[in-house]
Amino acid sequence: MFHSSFPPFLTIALTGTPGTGKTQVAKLLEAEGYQVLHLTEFICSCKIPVERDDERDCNIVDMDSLEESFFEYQKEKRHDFENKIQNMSLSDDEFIQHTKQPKNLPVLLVESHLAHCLCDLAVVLRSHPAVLKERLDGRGYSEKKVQENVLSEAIDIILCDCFDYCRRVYEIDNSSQKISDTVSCVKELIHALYEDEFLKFRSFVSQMNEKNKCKCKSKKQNISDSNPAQPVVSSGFAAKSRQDVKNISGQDLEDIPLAELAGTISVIEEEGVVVYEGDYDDALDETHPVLMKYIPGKNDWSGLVD
Ligand SMILES: Nc1ncnc2c1ncn2[C@@H]1O[C@H](COP(=O)(O)OP(=O)(O)OP(=O)(O)O)[C@@H](O)[C@H]1O
Repeated sequence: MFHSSFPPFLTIALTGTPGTGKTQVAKLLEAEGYQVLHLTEFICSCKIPVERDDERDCNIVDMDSLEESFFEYQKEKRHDFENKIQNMSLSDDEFIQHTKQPKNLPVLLVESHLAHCLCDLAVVLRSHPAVLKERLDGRGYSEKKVQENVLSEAIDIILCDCFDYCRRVYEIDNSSQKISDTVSCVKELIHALYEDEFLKFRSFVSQMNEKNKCKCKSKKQNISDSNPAQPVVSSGFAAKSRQDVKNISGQDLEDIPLAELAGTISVIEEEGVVVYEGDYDDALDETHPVLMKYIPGKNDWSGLVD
């Protein structure tokens, strides 16, 4: 299924070793109006198959089944968002301003130590092993379970996993922070990240428009020069469908597949994940995942674009 969607809707993993604070932080963000998915609750409500591992005192989730349900959910959320903004006519600056309100931020924050397997952006909460041990001891876990988690935190298991799944990875060390500080950090980070992805996407869309002007012209030779084909995505974020293209260009482009209309670049929903395909001059390509230690107010976001 082809799906040109602009502005972007992001899913960001809030991940980390058990005890690093994902649930508490996510709940506080949710109370402020951010969109949060608690994956453990989702697994129960969707009846995702889970096997019990008694020896390790944990549950093993059927990841294929989880992915399928999650991608459906993600798709619904994205469509809700698209419906909401469909009739808004905002400039880029006005749109960014609009997203400053937590409920308007087009981000779904997915909270779980498995979340990074489902998202391509990740915020990893980190805690010093000694701090983590204290928190987990307080939960009444067995010594073996506490040790396993503390060791996993000490050797960066989740962080390393994030590099396998995500294109951008951010760490927040909350060992000596108050929980309210961690919440502020995550907020600052996800807004900045959204803005950065938006601008990146905007430049990608401009490139796409340039290419589409040529592509549409050569495809529809019967379109007269006095009424040339218009860009698929106009300034602002008007065109999301073939009908939109028709409205903008006044041309009936019904016989051109949307994938081709989108020109040499297609934004494809593939198993729920948005992927960017085609000859787009590496506009959205990042060859290596980016890891940043997040320092509130100190990060230079311009460095993230290249
Ligand atoms: N700066 C902080 N950030 C986050 N949590 C903190 C912080 N300081 C103390 N905590 C406490 O650490 C505990 C973390 O527990 P929480 O259930 O949120 O972790 P979790 O990562 O969601 O674990 P699990 O994966 O087992 O659900 C909470 O009791 C929280 O109040």
